[in-house]
Amino acid sequence: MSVNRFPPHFANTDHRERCLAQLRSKPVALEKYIYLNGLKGRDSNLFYNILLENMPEMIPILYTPTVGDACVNYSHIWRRPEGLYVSIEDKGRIREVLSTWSNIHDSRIAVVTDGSRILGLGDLGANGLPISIGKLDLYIAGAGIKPNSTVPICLDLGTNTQRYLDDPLYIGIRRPRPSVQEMDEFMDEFMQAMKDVFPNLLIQFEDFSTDNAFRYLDRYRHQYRVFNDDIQGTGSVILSGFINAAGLSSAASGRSLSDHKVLFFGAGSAGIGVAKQLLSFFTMLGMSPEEARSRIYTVDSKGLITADRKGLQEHKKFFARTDYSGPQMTNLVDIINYVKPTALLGLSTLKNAFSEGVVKAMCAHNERPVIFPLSNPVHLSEVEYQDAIQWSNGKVIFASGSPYKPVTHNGVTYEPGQGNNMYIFPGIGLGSILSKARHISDGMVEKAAIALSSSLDAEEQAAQLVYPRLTRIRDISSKIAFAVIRQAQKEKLDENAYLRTLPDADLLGLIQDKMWQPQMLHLWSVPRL
Ligand SMILES: O=C([O-])CC(=O)C(=O)O
Ligand SMILES: [Mg+2]
Repeated sequence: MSVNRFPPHFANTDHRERCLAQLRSKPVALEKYIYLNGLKGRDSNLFYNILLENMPEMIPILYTPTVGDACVNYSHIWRRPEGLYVSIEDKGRIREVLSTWSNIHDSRIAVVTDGSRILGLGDLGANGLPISIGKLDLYIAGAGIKPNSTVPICLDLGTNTQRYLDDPLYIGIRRPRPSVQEMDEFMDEFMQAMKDVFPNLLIQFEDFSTDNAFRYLDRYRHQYRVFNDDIQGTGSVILSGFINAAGLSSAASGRSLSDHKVLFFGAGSAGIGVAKQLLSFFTMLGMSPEEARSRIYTVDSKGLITADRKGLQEHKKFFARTDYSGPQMTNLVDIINYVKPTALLGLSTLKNAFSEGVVKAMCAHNERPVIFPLSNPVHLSEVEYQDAIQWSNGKVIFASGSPYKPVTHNGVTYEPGQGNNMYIFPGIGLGSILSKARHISDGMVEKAAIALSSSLDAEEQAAQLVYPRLTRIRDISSKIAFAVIRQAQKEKLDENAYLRTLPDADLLGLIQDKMWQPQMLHLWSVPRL
C-alpha cells in the first residue's frame, strides 16, 4: 500500500481553507512567507489559486513589506533553489550558466537584481533573490503571466555589507562589490548572453543602487528589451496616483491643476525617476518642458537641492534650483514654507521624516495636501497613515509605498492608497511581451500611467481613492497592457503585426484570454490510490 494515499474523504473538504488556516495561525510575518514559499514548492497551482483569491492578505507577505524580511534573512531561511544566480566569478562563461535554466524556450520575463539596494534596506548582496521572485509572483497573479515563463535572477557580485561577509551561512560570494569597470564588463557580457540564450525575454532591472540603476538603463534601453522598475515603474505609478490626487486636491481648493507644485524629499533613483515622470503631468496641461521643470523641487539629506551646491551628483542636477541662492535650506518645514508645495512626496527611506510640524505646514498651505510617503518597506515610511490622518484632521490625500490599513478618525473611516509599482509593471510587462516590443519607450510608460489613473470604477471614485482596488488587478493590468501595446504600435516598436489588425475590443479580449489561470486538479480530483 502506498504511503501517499490521500484520506478517503479529503476530496470532500476544501484544501484551500486548510492552507489559509495554517497561514493565519503563524504569528510572525516571516513564518507566513516561509509557509507560502513551501506551499508554492509543493503545489504551485494551489498556491496561485489561493493568491488570486486573497490578494490583499497575501501580497503584503509575498511582496513589500515581508519580502524585505525574507531578503534580509534569506541565507538563513533558504530551503531550495528557486531562481538563477549569476556570479561575478562566472565572467567569461555567463552564457553557459544561463543555459542551465530549465525553461529557456518558454521564458518571457526576467526580473534581475544585483541586491545592492533592496527596497530601502541597502546592500543585501546575494540575499536579494526574493525581490525578483516577489515581483514575478505579481506578474503571475496580476497579469496572468505563466509561472514557467518567469525567470528570477540575482547577480552575485559581492556585497559591501560587513555583517553578511562575516555570516557563516551567507550564500553569496565573500568579496566587496566590483569597481565600475569590472561591473560594466560583467553587465555587458550578461546582457548580451541574456539576449543570446533567451531571445524573447523582457528584462526588468530591480533594486540596483542609484547610480547603476540610471547608468544601466541608459546604457541598455535602446539595445535590449529592458526597463527599470524603480525608475520607470515607480515613476509611472506615482504619475498615475498624482493625476488623481491633484484632481481631488484642486476640487477641494478650487485652484487650477496648473497651480500644483511638488516637493520631493529624497533624490535617489526612485526620487529623480518619479520627478522626471511627473513632468508629463504638467506638459500634458500644455506647459513647456522648462515651465514643467520649474514646478518640481528636490530635497536630499543636505537640504533643498540648488545648482550652486558643490559636488552635486550628476542625476541631481536636472532639478537643481537656480532661483534660490540664499543660505543652504535644510529644515523641511522651512523648505515647505518657502516653496509652498501642493504635494510632498517622500522617497528618502527616512522613517518619520514627515513630522507633525511637516504635515501641519502642508495643511497651512493647502485645503487638502497631497502627501505620499513612498519609502519601502513599511517601517521606513516617512509618515504613518494614522498620524497623517490625525495631524491633518482627515484632510490629507495619501498614498504610501507599502500597505496601510484604513484608519477611523472622528467617526469617519479613511482608506489609504498604495503608490507601489506593483500596479504598473505587470501591465507594462504583459503589453510589451504580447506586442513583442523591441524597447520600452517613455511613451509606453506614460501611457501606462494614464491607463492606470483612468481605471478607477465609479465606486472607487466615489470613495475618493487615488488607486483602484488591488482585487481588480487583472482587469487593471489588461487596460494598462492595452495602452502599452497601442503606444508600441504607434512608435513602431512592436514586432507582433497581428495585434495591429485587431479592433480595440478584440485586442482587449485577446489580452484577457492570454492570462494564465491556475488549474485546480489536485483539489478537485484527488487520485484514489
Ligand atoms: O518593491 C517594492 O515594493 C517597490 C520597489 O520597487 C522598491 O521599493 O524598490
Ligand atoms: Mg524596487
